[in-house]
Amino acid sequence: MMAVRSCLGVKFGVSGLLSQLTSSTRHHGSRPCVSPILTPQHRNTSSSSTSSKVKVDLDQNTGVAVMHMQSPPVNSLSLDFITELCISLEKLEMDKGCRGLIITSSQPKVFSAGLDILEMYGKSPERCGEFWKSVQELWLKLYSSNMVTIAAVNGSSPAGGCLMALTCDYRIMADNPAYSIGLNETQLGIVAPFWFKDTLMNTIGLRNSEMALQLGLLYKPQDALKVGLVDQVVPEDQVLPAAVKSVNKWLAVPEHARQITKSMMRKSTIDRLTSNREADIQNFVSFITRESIQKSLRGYMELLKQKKA
Ligand SMILES: CCCCCCCCCCCCC/C=C/C(=O)SCCNC(=O)CCNC(=O)[C@H](O)C(C)(C)COP(=O)(O)OP(=O)(O)OC[C@H]1O[C@@H](n2cnc3c(N)ncnc32)[C@H](O)[C@@H]1OP(=O)(O)O
Repeated sequence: MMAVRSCLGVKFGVSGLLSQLTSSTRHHGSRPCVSPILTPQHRNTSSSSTSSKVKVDLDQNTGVAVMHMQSPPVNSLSLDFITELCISLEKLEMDKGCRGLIITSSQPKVFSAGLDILEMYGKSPERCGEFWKSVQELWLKLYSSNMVTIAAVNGSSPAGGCLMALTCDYRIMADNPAYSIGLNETQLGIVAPFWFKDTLMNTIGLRNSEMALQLGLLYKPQDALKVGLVDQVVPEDQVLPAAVKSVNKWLAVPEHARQITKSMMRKSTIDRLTSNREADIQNFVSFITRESIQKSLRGYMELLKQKKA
């Protein structure tokens, strides 16, 4: 797993796509979903790949993959889980037959509980650094993806879970008031780094982000819809069908034009992190290993346990 982790790199970055486009007028990046050689009756119509925490079903007729997060109990983003997600994303990004991706959860009631708190508590600075690099990697892969990406948010999605959804092109959430979504970092006594903040601001604007981040707000689905944190709220059993409908709508747009537009919209946000990755890792490590922050995290974990009892 370590070797694979160190091999991970952002192959399909926005800057790469833009520089290709400025140096040529050909349709680079265009990814037709039907092979010119194989007729439909000769093609496999779907393929499935499963690692221990990520299951991907790719429909080769439509070019749409559904990625199911299945890391019990709550899809918290540990280093191992993030590594599996990055490997799956990289495979899909390189697969010319995949043009759209729906991300959802196989765990009941939770999309993702965000970063695994145990990865940030009582760990060595080296391990914290490795963990944070993987978080950066996952964000970069998702935010710079050439695929149409849809978050099918079928449960609660705090902090890093919300960030994952925010990296997608479109978010659909289950209409269940027991679920919530938002960047609640301040409630844990920690701070959402600048690229979390940028991703939120790009979605809901400056004023809403200021309130959401300072107060660590978690929004119920209908409130998330009002503020623009999600794009659609549907009955729980309709989340996946609605995501399929949406992905097809996005895929109907000429691919080349859509990809360039996405790149233009996201490039400056991505560049800010790519040009500051090492400093961002150092900031994270020195912040998270402070005794006062460790104390806050311990208190928060105790609160989570008490809530259960
Ligand atoms: C100068 C300074 C500059 C600043 C520099 C900044 C540097 C950067 C600073 C740091 C930035 C960090 C950014 C962090 C992002 C994050 O994502 S932090 C994680 C936040 N997550 C949460 O707050 C979610 C907490 N969990 C919940 O609210 C609930 O669990 C749930 C998701 C709503 C599900 O509820 P329910 O179904 O009732 O399950 P539970 O019983 O609560 O949980 C089941 C078990 O899972 C454990 N768990 C839950 N969440 C997490 C998690 N995130 N990590 C690890 N473990 C988790 C929970 O404790 C239960 O465990 P058991 O009791 O052992 O069963």
